[in-house]
Amino acid sequence: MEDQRAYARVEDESTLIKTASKRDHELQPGPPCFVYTLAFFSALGGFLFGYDTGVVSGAMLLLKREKKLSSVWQELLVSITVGAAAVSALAGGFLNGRFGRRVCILLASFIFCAGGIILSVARNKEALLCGRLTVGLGLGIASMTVPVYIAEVSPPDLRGQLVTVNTLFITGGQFIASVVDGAFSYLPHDGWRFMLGLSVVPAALQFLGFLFLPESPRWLLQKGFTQNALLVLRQIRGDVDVEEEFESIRCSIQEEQRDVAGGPVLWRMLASPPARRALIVGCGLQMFQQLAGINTVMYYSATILQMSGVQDDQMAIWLAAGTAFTNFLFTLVGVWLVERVGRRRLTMASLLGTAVSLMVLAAGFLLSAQASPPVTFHPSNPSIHNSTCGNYGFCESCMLDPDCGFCYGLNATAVVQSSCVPVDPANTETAALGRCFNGTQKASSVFWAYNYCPTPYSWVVLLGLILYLAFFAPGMGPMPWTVNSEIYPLWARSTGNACSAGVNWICNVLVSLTFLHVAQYLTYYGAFFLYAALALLGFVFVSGCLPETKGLRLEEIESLFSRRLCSCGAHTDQYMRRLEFGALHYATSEPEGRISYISVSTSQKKTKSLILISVLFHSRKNIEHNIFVLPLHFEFTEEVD
Ligand SMILES: O[C@H]1[C@H](O)[C@@H](O)[C@H](O)[C@@H](O)[C@H]1O
Repeated sequence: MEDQRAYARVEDESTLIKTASKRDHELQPGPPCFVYTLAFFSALGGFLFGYDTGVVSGAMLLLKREKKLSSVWQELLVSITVGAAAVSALAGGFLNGRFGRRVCILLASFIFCAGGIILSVARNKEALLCGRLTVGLGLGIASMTVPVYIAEVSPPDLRGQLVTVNTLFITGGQFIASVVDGAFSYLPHDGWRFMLGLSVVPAALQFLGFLFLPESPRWLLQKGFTQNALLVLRQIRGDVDVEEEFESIRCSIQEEQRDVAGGPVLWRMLASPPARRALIVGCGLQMFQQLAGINTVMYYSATILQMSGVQDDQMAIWLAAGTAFTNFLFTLVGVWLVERVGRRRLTMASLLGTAVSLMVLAAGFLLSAQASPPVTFHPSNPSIHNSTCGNYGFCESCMLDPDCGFCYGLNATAVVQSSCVPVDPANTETAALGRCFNGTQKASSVFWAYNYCPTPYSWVVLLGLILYLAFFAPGMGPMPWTVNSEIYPLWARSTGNACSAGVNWICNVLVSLTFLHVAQYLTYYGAFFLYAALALLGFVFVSGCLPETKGLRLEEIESLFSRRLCSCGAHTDQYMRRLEFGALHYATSEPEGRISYISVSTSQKKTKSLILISVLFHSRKNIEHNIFVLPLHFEFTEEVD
């Protein structure tokens, strides 16, 4: 009903476009860099996403000491944010469709501010929980709205790059968080208040910025605010003529409003094959992003680095900042590559490289497990015999038990006098008793290893970690967000992004909550081999389902998933001369001249297979994968005049 009203408004107001055109000279076209300003202020949402998910590990180190948090509370404080983000991302679809992108970004930054303030003044763990929950609510809305907003305001040739910048801000936020963690970890008290509270600064900046920035022209047009939409589009595009773009958005909205039936959007998406296909691709990408284990690898990086011989905790925190920086640096490579090699190739190469790196990581863990030092010293303390720690014969099995750690001495290069002892539950950096207990005078040649074992193969693990980030960060890190922001038709964009962002957060929480259990059952190398297998599965999925969207207008991208025909490419004639059998009905063509979608009309039904063979044969070089990707991209229609 609302759609119909909006449609009527679009029709009524179509005359306004002409009036508005006449007033061209009255408009103050925005500077050409306006779209960069929009992208920057929106991507602050990405920065907050990265900061709030990244800062918690360092803050938790201090919190568990100062507030004597049990491991249940620690886990709760970390995962409540991700859980709340999953719920609010799903709810964000409705909010986006109803109130627009700008209002949602304002709302998210307001919530971030509130969350940051609650956290920085929290007096007890309940208040901390409330603050972390609030931050999560902001995270979910921001994570699904920002990419959509950037995609909708960007010109087609910059869209991929600008949406990818949002992920650059995510990884940048994670890096800054780790630096802040490092800096404030030296404070004797309340360092966590600064760590958690500092997010108020970018959140307030974004809120203030968005008070003055415009709504997405596509949303305005969809809601029937035609003139406003045109004004905003002109403002964003600066000197560029916007008539054609405006008309194509308007056309596409009118078609959609005519075609799409009523009912809840998700239901309509599931009932419409193209939207359903886009939803599967979008959610699948987000799922495989998380199943490839990025957050486990990032979280685990400190331990991986400890395995490489870094014993000092402070040093480990700084080296973890180095890992976050590497993630950021390689995301920058993604920003550079996305408009050059395209989304599809970038994602596929990234997944393949990620799978191989995960295998290197797993091999490193496997070699380390095989070279795992034995337990040679069994202390007589009775509390060891009351715990499970006394049962283990090797470091490998000892470290897989979350209640135990490995205490050892070093003689030249060999591990000597090693024991498996209970960990202090309140502080895993020390044993609960014995030589590795912090309270006793610790000999300089005695070391405490919690969660890892001393190994000569740590370099293989380190190599795997670096390779992993180098392959994951340019492709699988940003592309799921970028692709999701562009594959849905306007009517389904908010809901599609809400669902896929929800899937991302749900899989994020699932992978992080299950990692330790998976490692206990399958060992570390088993867990990383499992992630490698999932990344390979993701590769098969992407190669079969993801069409290239580079350089196309958002309205053209819809047709990659549908049999709706978009624009006739200039290459049609040339193509038809080769085809001979039927008439090429429509084709969408990419800017560099590749035909990416074809539809052939013929009355000779018998020749369909011949046409198909001919199309495949002649277009091997010309047609980029889509014909194979979604078989329905190839269609026959009855001959038209
Ligand atoms: O795209 C981002 C990015 O790769 C981050 O590093 C990761 O922590 C997020 O989960 C992911 O969604």
